[in-house]
This record gives sequence, C-alpha cells and structure tokens, in this order.
Amino acid sequence: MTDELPPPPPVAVDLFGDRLPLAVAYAELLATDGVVRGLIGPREAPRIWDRHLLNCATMTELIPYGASVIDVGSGAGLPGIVLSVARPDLSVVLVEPLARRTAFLAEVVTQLGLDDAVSVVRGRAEEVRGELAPADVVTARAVAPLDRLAGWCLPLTAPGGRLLALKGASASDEIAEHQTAIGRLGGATAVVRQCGVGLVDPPTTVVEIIRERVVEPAQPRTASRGRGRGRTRRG
Ligand SMILES: C[S@@+](CC[C@H](N)C(=O)[O-])C[C@H]1O[C@@H](n2cnc3c(N)ncnc32)[C@H](O)[C@@H]1O
Repeated sequence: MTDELPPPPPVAVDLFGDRLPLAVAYAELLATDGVVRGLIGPREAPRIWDRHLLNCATMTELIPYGASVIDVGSGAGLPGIVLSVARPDLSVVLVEPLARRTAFLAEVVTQLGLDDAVSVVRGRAEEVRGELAPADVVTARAVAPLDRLAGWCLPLTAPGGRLLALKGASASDEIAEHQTAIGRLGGATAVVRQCGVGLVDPPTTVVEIIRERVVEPAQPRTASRGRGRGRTRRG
C-alpha cells in the first residue's frame, strides 16, 4: 500500500462493477512497483484513478461484447490491462517493444489472474503483424500521431474492425491534418467519440477509425541500389 494512492472514487463502481477489487489491485501495482520501476512518474500516483484508470475504462463503451483487442504501445498497461479488468469478456493482446515494460506487464497479468484473457507480445506494432491474428478492435493511448498510428494499427485490425485512439482536445485538428493519409491506409473517415459523459469530467476523447479497405502495408525499405552498383536483371 502507498499513502499516495487515493481510494477509488464512487464512479469506479459504475465502470468496474464487481471487478473493482481487481482495479484497486492494479492501481496499487502502478502506484508502487510501477513508480519504483520508472513505468509511470511519481506525480501520477495521486491521480491514477482520474487520469488513468477511469479515463481508460470509459473506452469500453465503444468495444463490442466478446471482442478481440490488441493494445499497441501498452507501456504499463494503459489502456489494455484496464480494459481486461473492466471487461472479462474481452481477449486482449498487449504489444510493447521495451523489455522492461513487457516484464512488468507479464507480472501484472499473473498477479491479477488475467492469464486466460491477456497475453503480452514484445515488439513494435509494425513488426509483429505476421504473428498476430487481426483483432476486432485495436487501441492506443499516447503512442504516436494519427497517420503513423493508422499505418501501424490498421494492418492489425480485422476488416470492418476499428482503431480506437485515445486523444486529447486536439483530436479534431489531428484528424484534419491526417485524414488523407488515413484514407490511403484503408481507414474510413475518422470520428471523434466522447466516452464516459456524465461519469468522468472531462469525458474521454477517442478517435474511431474503421478499417474500411485492406491496403497492403508498405514493405520496409531495402538498401538503395546506386547506379551501376547492386544487381540488375537482364532480359
Ligand atoms: C508514452 S508511452 C504510452 C504508454 C501507455 N499507452 C500509456 O498511455 O500510458 C508510449 C508507448 O508506446 C510504445 N511504442 C512506441 N513505438 C511503438 C511501436 N512502433 N509499436 C508499439 N509500441 C510502441 C513505447 O515503448 C511506449 O511504451
């Protein structure tokens, strides 16, 4: 236990229901181990509920029952762990490239007893495509701008499935800037959704992008062939 972590606010009952004790256990892990191991800043402990757990849990409004979810760039488990705690019907894969973070995630999964519902994959989203079955829903919070996120996440999304990106107040500006790139990557028109209206203040802003068309991701560039160097095919 830590003095820094406040008790769960009443609204946590609405969002976590009878899984609230599990949410409390996760909040405690974040506020203790998570801080000591540098996964979240020490100043986050007092605001873990408002800024992190409640904020992420409101996204469940946009996730269909029984969906498969890939959380890209999970960090300390946000939103992926929170989604699994709030919604035991989901199957969740956490994708995270940094070993220190995947080690923490694996420990959290075991300690919270989520092994049947959550798996942890170490790697970058653009590199693990071949290993993962496309998911109904791909989530990301604070990982990258929308164009890059769409390039990484739409190939992990099943056709007709959706990318849900937690964003701040500038979500509409980001959409205006990146919609052309999103469309080229097979995404439909991005829509801003407000989650947790009447529950959290401010509501959580989520950008929703349906994977409308399947566009093959660009191949990573190989070494450039200089003129007269490298192999040329002769007919
Ligand atoms: C600012 S942190 C956010 C972590 C967590 N989503 C949160 O909201 O607290 C960004 C995370 O994205 C991960 N990341 C960066 N590039 C990535 C990529 N190409 N594929 C998957 N994860 C990536 C980083 O390692 C880091 O854990």
